[in-house]
Amino acid sequence: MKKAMLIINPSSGKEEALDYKEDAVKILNQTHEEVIVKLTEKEGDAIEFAKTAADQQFETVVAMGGDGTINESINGLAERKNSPLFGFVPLGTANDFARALNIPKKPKEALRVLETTHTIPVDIGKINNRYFMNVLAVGAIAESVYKVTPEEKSKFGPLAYFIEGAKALNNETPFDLQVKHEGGIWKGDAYLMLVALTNSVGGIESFAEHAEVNDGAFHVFILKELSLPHVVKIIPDLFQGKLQSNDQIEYFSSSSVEVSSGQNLVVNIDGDEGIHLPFKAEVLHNELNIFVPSEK
Ligand SMILES: Nc1ncnc2c1ncn2[C@@H]1O[C@H](COP(=O)(O)OP(=O)(O)OP(=O)(O)O)[C@@H](O)[C@H]1O
Repeated sequence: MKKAMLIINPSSGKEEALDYKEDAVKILNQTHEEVIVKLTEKEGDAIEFAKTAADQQFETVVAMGGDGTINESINGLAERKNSPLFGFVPLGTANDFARALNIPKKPKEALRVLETTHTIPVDIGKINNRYFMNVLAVGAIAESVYKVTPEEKSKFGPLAYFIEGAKALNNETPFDLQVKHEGGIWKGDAYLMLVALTNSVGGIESFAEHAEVNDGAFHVFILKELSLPHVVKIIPDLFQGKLQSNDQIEYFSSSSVEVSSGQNLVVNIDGDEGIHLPFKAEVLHNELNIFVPSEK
């Protein structure tokens, strides 16, 4: 018997997630005999729900929520035997993973993707014993995302992150960084390091324009310079998908990285506060099968 689990974070997406529950159940009932609905109440719930679904050999897990809920669901599904298929309805602010997979931003349209039963294998990142689907970030600009309030997110959308990031640029000093990757070791002073799995970072799809969701690679960007004329040049490059060739950016791709610094730094994992450096991260190639629109 095919079973599906629907994990909903009722607090996500301006608290309207539950409005889509009935439609989601109806759609999943077309292809599954049983649909179980689980509502999250706090951090960690979605991980446990997804783990249970994997243990009980559910065919499908669908998450409705922001990137936090999707990240947790993935943490419950990655590296499990016969992981269920994974689908999601993005209800957050940046929704980078949805952008990368071409999943519509409108919840009703995103739900229709689940009708098609069309899935593709997608890479997942592993950092120590945690999993991520979007990005690792190190530096004060990355830390500024914790300061964005839910009110700012509702008012400004992804721009809220830009505003806090720009504030963090003031008085920013570089940190020493060492990154071991497939092509060698990069050592130097940096203001920001991003390890992206997909093309979309901070709501900007042109960030790592050439990145594919299953190319088996991390796309590493290190910001080496931060004076005003340099920043001014970076912005158009960012929006034109040319960041990797900007002089102030060190770019390389690698299926694993080992990152350390002489300073006490914390890595941001998919927008949430993560672990202290040093860390190792690797790509789990084609780790999960995810529902996407048929044309992608
Ligand atoms: N019922 C709940 N009430 C409040 N917080 C919850 C509840 N269930 C889960 N959470 C927590 O809310 C966090 C953020 O949720 P999520 O990312 O899904 O939505 P969001 O904040 O609207 O999205 P975004 O961060 O993209 O704006 C989750 O990681 C989880 O820790």
